[in-house]
Amino acid sequence: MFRFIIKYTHSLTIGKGGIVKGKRSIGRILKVRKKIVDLNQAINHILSHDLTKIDVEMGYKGPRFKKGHVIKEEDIEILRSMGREHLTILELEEDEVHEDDAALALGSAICGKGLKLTAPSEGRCNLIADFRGLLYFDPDKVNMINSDPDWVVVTLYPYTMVEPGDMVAGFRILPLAVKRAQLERALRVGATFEVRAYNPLKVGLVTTGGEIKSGIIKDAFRSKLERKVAYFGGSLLGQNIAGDDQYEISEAIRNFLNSGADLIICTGGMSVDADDNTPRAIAQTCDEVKFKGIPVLPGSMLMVGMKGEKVIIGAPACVVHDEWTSLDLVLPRIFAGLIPTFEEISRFGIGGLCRRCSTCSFPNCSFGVKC
Ligand SMILES: Nc1nc2c(c(=O)[nH]1)N[C@H]1C(S)=C(S)[C@@H](COP(=O)(O)OP(=O)(O)OC[C@H]3O[C@@H](n4cnc5c(N)ncnc54)[C@H](O)[C@@H]3O)O[C@H]1N2
Ligand code: MOO
Repeated sequence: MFRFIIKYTHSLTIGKGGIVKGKRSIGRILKVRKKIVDLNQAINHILSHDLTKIDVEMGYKGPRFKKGHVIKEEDIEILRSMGREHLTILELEEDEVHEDDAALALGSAICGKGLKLTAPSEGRCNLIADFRGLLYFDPDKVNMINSDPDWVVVTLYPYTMVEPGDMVAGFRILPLAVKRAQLERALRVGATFEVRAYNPLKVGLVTTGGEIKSGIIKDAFRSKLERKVAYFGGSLLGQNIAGDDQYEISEAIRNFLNSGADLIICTGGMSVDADDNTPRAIAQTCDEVKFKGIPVLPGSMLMVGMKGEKVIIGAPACVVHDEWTSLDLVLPRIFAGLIPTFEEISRFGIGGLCRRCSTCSFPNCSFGVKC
């Protein structure tokens, strides 16, 4: 028995190889071959549709076997108890791959470090995070895979902070079978998803500001940064309360570099006042300023510099006032060893505006989502 199904019927003409060409979208013609077989000969064949079971006593109604299920020996008795003597099965050609096998092949190819692949069901597999970390993949490669209308790869944004057990991607093969050559094309794209674990960085805190040093204002940064650093598995080496003097600040940074800090966070003195000397002190101490100023609000005065492999951050005072700022968009990357470049952060503006919702749900909101 042959049946033709046309997907995405905006199509106008049917081209070579069963490809439907049209103005708006391209679909593939699926040639679904169905055959009725005796139950005794059904093993290893593929069900063409869901088989419903109704159990009045148990009050159950639902699919007992799903479309696409490959009949196994142990299924035969169950099918007989459901009153089945014949089954409508699907026939695959040599060059075709069943949806579940195709999902598994695609899943195995894209599942990298820090992720688990779920078993296929109804042509769908998921990638699940194994540990806390940063989701990492190349979006262009995912778009390339999705340019074939026969499957969908659907993901969280790159650089999403994930927890163990979080689903980070789901993908589904849309027809019951795809061509082997077509699947191999997708596998060759070489897309890999990973969760990058956070490194347990040792952090030195340089608190600037004459008013903090003299005690007029009580420091509020330490407890906040301690909490943020602990989330990534980092630890605070210590705090140095420097004044406003550029040389005193760079001396404090150098002392932390010499005592083994991987990351130094300087706070305050980042804007335009006469005694805002922190950026100069950082620039004087580091080898390379990655950026000074970032298109994110709040936190536009953030600065990142490098001394060898070590990172020096200048955090503006708004970080002590607002719970979530530019610092929270760059810290995950720094802890994951993915130091943001100027080119990357210059694209943070779109999505870099905090909405200041009355009930905050960061990071599950638009703030920093595409950053
Ligand atoms: N004319 C302009 N004014 C401001 C600009 C600008 O571009 N042009 N930028 C604004 C931005 S953005 C920020 S953020 C703020 C603050 O920047 P600073 O990092 O220079 O902050 P400070 O002047 O050092 O301090 C401001 C405020 O916060 C208190 N503070 C500082 N450190 C601590 C601490 N450890 N614990 C508690 N409180 C602290 C400090 O006492 C001040 O009250 O500048 C805008 N202005
Ligand atoms: O733009 Mo500032 O560094 O308030 O947030």
